[in-house]
Amino acid sequence: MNTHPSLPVSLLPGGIVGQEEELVQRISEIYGGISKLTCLKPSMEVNRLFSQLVLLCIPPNPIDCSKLAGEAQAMRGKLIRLCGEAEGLLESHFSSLLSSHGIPLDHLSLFPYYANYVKLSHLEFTILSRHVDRPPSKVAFVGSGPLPLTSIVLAKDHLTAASFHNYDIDPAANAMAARLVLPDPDISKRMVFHTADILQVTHPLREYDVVFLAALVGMDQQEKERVVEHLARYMAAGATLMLRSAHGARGFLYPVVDPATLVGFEVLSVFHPSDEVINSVVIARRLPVPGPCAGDPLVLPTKCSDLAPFNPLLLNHGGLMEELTLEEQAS
Ligand SMILES: C[S@+](CC[C@H](N)C(=O)[O-])C[C@H]1O[C@@H](n2cnc3c(N)ncnc32)[C@H](O)[C@@H]1O
Repeated sequence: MNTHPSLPVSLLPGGIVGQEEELVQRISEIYGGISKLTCLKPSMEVNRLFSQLVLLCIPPNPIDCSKLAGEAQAMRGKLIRLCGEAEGLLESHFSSLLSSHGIPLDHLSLFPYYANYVKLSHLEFTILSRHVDRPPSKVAFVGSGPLPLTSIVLAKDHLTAASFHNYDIDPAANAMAARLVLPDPDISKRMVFHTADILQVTHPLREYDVVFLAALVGMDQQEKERVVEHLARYMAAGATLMLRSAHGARGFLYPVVDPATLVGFEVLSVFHPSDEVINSVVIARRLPVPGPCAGDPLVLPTKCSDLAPFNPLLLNHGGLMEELTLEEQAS
C-alpha cells in the first residue's frame, strides 16, 4: 500500500523503480561472473551462471530494457553477445554429440532446451497460420546455427512439404547442421544450407514465402535495423517475415525488436510468451513498396521493383497489429 500519498508508487522504495534497480543489480552480479569466465563452452560453472541469469530474466517484469541508461545499457549489450556466444557453443557441443548417434534426429531431446524449441516452433507455426491462407512452400531461416532446431521441428511436424533454406555466416556451423540431417532421407532432401552473411544475399531472398530471422542475427538495434532493411529491399512483396524479439527482463538475454522500426513491412502481430519460451514473436508482411529509411532512402534494385501483381499470401488479413501476452491470448 502507498503510505506516502505524495509519491507515485513507482518511486517508492520497493516500487517499480526499486524492483528494476534490484533486478539490474542482480543481473550485473551474474554478468560480473560470466565476464570473468575464460571459456563459454558448456561446463558446470557456465551452466550455473547462465541458468541463474535465465531464471532471473524469465518472470514478467515491467522493465523496458531499451530505456536503460548508460552503464546498464552497455552491460546489457555485452551480456547479449556473451549469451549468443554461449548459445552457439552449446549448440555446437550438442550437434556433435547428436551426430555420433546413427539417426541424430531421433535423439533431439538430448538437447536440454529441445522442449523450448518445440514450443517456440509450434507458436510460430500457429501465428503464421493465422496470417497466411496456405502453407508456405519455400522457407528461409537466417542464422540457423550448428543445431537448426527451428527448421527441423517445422519441417518434421508443421510444414511437412516445405523446403528450408538455412543461412549461416559460419561455415563450421553449416557443416555440423548438414551432418545432423543427412541420415534422414525426407528432411535432408528438403534442407539446404547456404554459407553467407545475410547482408550479402540479394535476389535469392525474393524466392521465399517466409523468412525467419533468428534472435541473434543483429545483436543490437542498429545491426537489427540494417538486417531488416536489407530483407525489406530484397524479399518479395507480400512475403512474410517472422522475427524473434524479447520482452521485459528477457531483453537482457536477446535483442529487443521495436516493431516501429520495421521499415518496409506491415507488422501483423506481436506476441510475448510468459512461460519458459523466452523469445517474443513478431510477424510482418513485406509491403509492396518499402518505405524510406532515415538518412538512407531505400532504392529498390530494378529486379525487385517489378513487384508480383498477385500474391495469395496477401489475402485474408485485417492488417491490425495486436500485442498480446499469453494470458491475453488465452482469455
Ligand atoms: C547460434 S544462433 C542459432 C539459432 C537457433 N539454432 C535457432 O534455430 O533459432 C545464431 C546464428 O546466427 C548466425 N549469424 C549471425 N549473424 C549472421 C549473419 N549476418 N548472416 C548469417 N548468419 C548469421 C551465427 O553464425 C549463429 O550460428
